[in-house]
Amino acid sequence: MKKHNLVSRLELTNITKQYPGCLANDNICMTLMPGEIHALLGENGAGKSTLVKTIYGVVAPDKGDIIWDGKEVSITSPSIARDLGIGMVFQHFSLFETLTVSQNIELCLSKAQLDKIGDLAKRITHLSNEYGLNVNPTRYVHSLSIGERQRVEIMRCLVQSVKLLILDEPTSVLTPQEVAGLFGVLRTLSKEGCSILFISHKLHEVTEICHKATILRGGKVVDTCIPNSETPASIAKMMVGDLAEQDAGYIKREGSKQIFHVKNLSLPAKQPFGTTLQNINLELKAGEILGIAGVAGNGQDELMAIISGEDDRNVKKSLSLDNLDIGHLHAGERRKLGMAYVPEERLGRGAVPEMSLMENTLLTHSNGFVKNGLVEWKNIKEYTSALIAKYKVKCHGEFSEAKSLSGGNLQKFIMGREIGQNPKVLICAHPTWGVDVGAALAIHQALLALRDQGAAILLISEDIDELFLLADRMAAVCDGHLSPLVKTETTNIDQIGQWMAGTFINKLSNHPQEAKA
Ligand SMILES: Nc1ncnc2c1ncn2[C@@H]1O[C@H](COP(=O)(O)OP(=O)(O)OP(=O)(O)O)[C@@H](O)[C@H]1O
Repeated sequence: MKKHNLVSRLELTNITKQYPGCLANDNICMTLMPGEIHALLGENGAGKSTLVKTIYGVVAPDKGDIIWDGKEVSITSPSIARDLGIGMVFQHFSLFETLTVSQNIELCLSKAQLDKIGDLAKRITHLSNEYGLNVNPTRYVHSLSIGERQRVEIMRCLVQSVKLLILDEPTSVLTPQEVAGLFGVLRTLSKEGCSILFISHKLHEVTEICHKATILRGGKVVDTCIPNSETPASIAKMMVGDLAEQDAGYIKREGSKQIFHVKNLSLPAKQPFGTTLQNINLELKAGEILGIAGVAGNGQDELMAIISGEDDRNVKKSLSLDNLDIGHLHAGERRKLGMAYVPEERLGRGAVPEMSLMENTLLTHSNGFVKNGLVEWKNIKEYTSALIAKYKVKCHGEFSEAKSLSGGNLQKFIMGREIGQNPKVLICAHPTWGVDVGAALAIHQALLALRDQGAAILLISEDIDELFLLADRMAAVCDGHLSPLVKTETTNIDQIGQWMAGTFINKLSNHPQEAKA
């Protein structure tokens, strides 16, 4: 990082935000210098999102000052933040699929900004070349990969001459190759004096790229550090205190009998920009974890929806559980036979936002809690309360609405709820997405224990490190095709990264038998 001048880019003093029953930010003080890449770390519910939303003008703090380039400012809306030169890339992108890159970027610019820029497409091409972003202004967003979409979001900030770029878990959706590309862009921006504030739970990335880190716990700053003089383990300790154990080299298993089959599954996309599944074949064994890597949008959602029954098209001959065709059964009937699911989208599909945690527990427990037509609320309450304690879900109790939980805490709740049903087959997408290191360890161990009891687990994830850690066998999806399935010990990140980019597809059409396990 170059020392540009001594005036800080951003200084926060005593930022405080109280939600009903929860002090999300408690007198937070923090300084960012020009060109500094700064990580904001902390366990789930520590207050990171609340703080960045305050900086971006989405959340109004109850107390505290924001000093920007040496002057006190009041950021009461994102447009004020953008005018100051603050850009934010959220975890969920906000692009219109039916518009081009250029049209999407135009939508967030004021008339004055557009007049100043002149030819927007030319400006995008210029910036794209300058930063190696490889963004084509004429492409339609629906034709872009997730990594490309993220670069459009970054471009959207760059055309507005960003001085502080905030990124919320930017690498969770990228292939390893795309992560390397993103880090290159961030380093260039930093050299030019742009400050970067980076929320992440991937500590090895923090030690690789960040100049400084601030660690939050319970809404307070508990530590700061220079990440490249630390290790992921020492940073984890600052975040969650002593970790009893560390995730490392779990035993791989072979699995026993084949319990769940997907056979010759081809299915046209249901949504206009969805993915068509192309002759998917896989066999899942009891007592194994099968990991499927892939960049979001390559058929994972469609595969999950058809397996769970959420997509109710009849695929009778293509899905079987314990040699019983289940492709024509509805979701509830499949659950009764011993299937459980954790979808990618927590709010809306994994849990009903306005319902309490107890009600959300009842929704997926098809085999219990209802006797003679009556709901057994007392039992549900006890069960939910035990689940909250076991997975250390931070909330105000069983009656909390799902939407009031932080992302990581809701994820812990949903994982715990599904694992707790002791399913025969668990299909889960992104089991630890947005979950802090301590909770991720607990979830990993619960998944392994479930496997060791004989359950078959299909793990769909963009977190390639996690797949290598947990999966006994692995494959990747790209454009609706499934790559060959291989034992995890016989492959490596490079090969899976290439499969995620689709290098196996031509070979597959020449040699269809390679698709089989
Ligand atoms: N609108 C809200 N109403 C009530 N409580 C809220 C609201 N938004 C956040 N909270 C609470 O504030 C605390 C901090 O939440 P925040 O989302 O900032 O945490 P976080 O560090 O970003 O967590 P995660 O890593 O899980 O995303 C949490 O306990 C959360 O439940």
